[in-house]
Amino acid sequence: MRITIFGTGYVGLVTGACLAETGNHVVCVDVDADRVARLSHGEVPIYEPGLDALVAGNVNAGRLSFTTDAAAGVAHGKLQFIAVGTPSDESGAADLQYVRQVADTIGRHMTEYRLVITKSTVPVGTADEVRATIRAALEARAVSPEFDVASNPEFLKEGAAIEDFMKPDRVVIGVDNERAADHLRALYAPYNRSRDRCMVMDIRSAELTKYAANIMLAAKVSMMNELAQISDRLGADIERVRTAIGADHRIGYHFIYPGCGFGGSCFPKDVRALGSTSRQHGYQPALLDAIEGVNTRQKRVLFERLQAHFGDLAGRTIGIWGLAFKPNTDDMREAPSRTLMEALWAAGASVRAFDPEAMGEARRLYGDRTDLVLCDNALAAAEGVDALVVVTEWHIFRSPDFDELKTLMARPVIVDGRNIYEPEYLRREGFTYYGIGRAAGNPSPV
Ligand SMILES: NC(=O)C1=CN([C@@H]2O[C@H](COP(=O)(O)OP(=O)(O)OC[C@H]3O[C@@H](n4cnc5c(N)ncnc54)[C@H](O)[C@@H]3O)[C@@H](O)[C@H]2O)C=CC1
Ligand SMILES: O=C(O)[C@H]1O[C@H](OP(=O)(O)OP(=O)(O)OC[C@H]2O[C@@H](n3ccc(=O)[nH]c3=O)[C@H](O)[C@@H]2O)[C@H](O)[C@@H](O)[C@@H]1O
Repeated sequence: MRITIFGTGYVGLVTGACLAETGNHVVCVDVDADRVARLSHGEVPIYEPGLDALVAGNVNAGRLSFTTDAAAGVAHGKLQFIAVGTPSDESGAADLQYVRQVADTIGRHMTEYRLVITKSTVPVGTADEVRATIRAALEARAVSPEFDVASNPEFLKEGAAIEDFMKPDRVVIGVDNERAADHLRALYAPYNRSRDRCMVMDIRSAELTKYAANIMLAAKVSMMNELAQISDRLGADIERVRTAIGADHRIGYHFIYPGCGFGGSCFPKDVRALGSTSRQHGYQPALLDAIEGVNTRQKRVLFERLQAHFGDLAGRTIGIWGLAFKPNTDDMREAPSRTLMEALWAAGASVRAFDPEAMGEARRLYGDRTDLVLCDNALAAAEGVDALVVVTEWHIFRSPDFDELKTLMARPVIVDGRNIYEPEYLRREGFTYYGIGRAAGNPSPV
């Protein structure tokens, strides 16, 4: 099939490369000329395992190309995907300006049938707006080619995006007629060989399904973080609690890892956006507000732990392992590391930091700060520090040489924001250890 994708971010690029891999001819359109130039030379501007090879292979095979020429993009694909960003606006609602721009562009250039598919995460009712925007642009040109609008939200996770796209748990297809459903069923057939994963439904339900999935997952994480806070105050170990409750199949082991708060480009903004939609429709979303409130507080837990340990943090140097919002990505959007570093700087402390993939992004965000040293490796980030904080649970941080670490650090204090170490072991090795919700393993719970 001929496919056009607007937006070459995490979702647009992965979608484009994966669709090209199954034989489709894909043109990706972006307004960012620099990004398009880099991609056209086979340079992938984000870190996503396996994506470089997938993009390069399909570009070389002539099935995947990149352009800033929106008109050429509209001319190319019978299927037109919208995969642009939908960030929070200042009220917390999803900012739909980029989605509207693309809809208008399609309306201004289309000359024959197009199926316009929203893959971006958008509030319920956005498909109606996309349809109205296209129709207005067509009317302005006094032409009336047929078109359909569909919702096909994306559920991939950064760090496992290709696997998630190629072997989806489900493919949600929101349509209002059979023609649109048939196109999308055919497009996804190669990813459905073992069983039919397509769930065809009305457009509004599809749009809401995306938010519902992210909110359920964010709620699980916030629930565990709240239990961790309570565990700390009661002298229990949340890790024992986690493994025990996860054994109940109704709860399960996924997404019940307590930590230093969820980040990323989606959970925080989607919780806010559904809250905003609810309020616009006269419903006070108490639980959504609580998920956000718990997370905001949790993102300060590492700083508060350091403050409780040291009192005044002015003049202290803190080592940080992990800057990305989770492992296997270079994405620092709403990352807990940022909350921690900004609080430390405000308190007069300085930071030495290392992340296996996010150093470039950290340099872009904070490169001009004199109270941040971006280190070449994990041990360098521990040199001379008053405490070492694990913010992101990258594999390489799991089994360091603790003897060497103790020699390098000015003080043997470890704050484990992801509970990757055994408190008892570290204590025996001479460290002061703090985890999340692990008061049973903490020498001086706060
Ligand atoms: N990042 C993720 O893991 C996931 C994101 N989503 C959703 O997918 C959407 C996109 O997210 P990301 O890929 O992370 O965004 P992103 O911010 O990484 O990329 C968006 C891209 O769209 C481009 N763009 C903006 N206006 C444009 C226009 N008029 N024409 C063409 N390109 C334009 C930007 O230049 C940028 O390259 C969002 O709604 C997000 O909530 C859904 C599932 C997973
Ligand atoms: O809409 C989106 O963009 C995507 O959002 C999440 O994917 P992602 O943000 O890439 O990352 P997750 O693996 O879900 O992690 C989100 C955050 O929750 C935290 N988390 C996750 C799981 C857990 O048990 N504990 C925990 O603290 C992670 O550290 C991270 O900060 C969803 O998992 C995807 O299905 C969805 O498509």
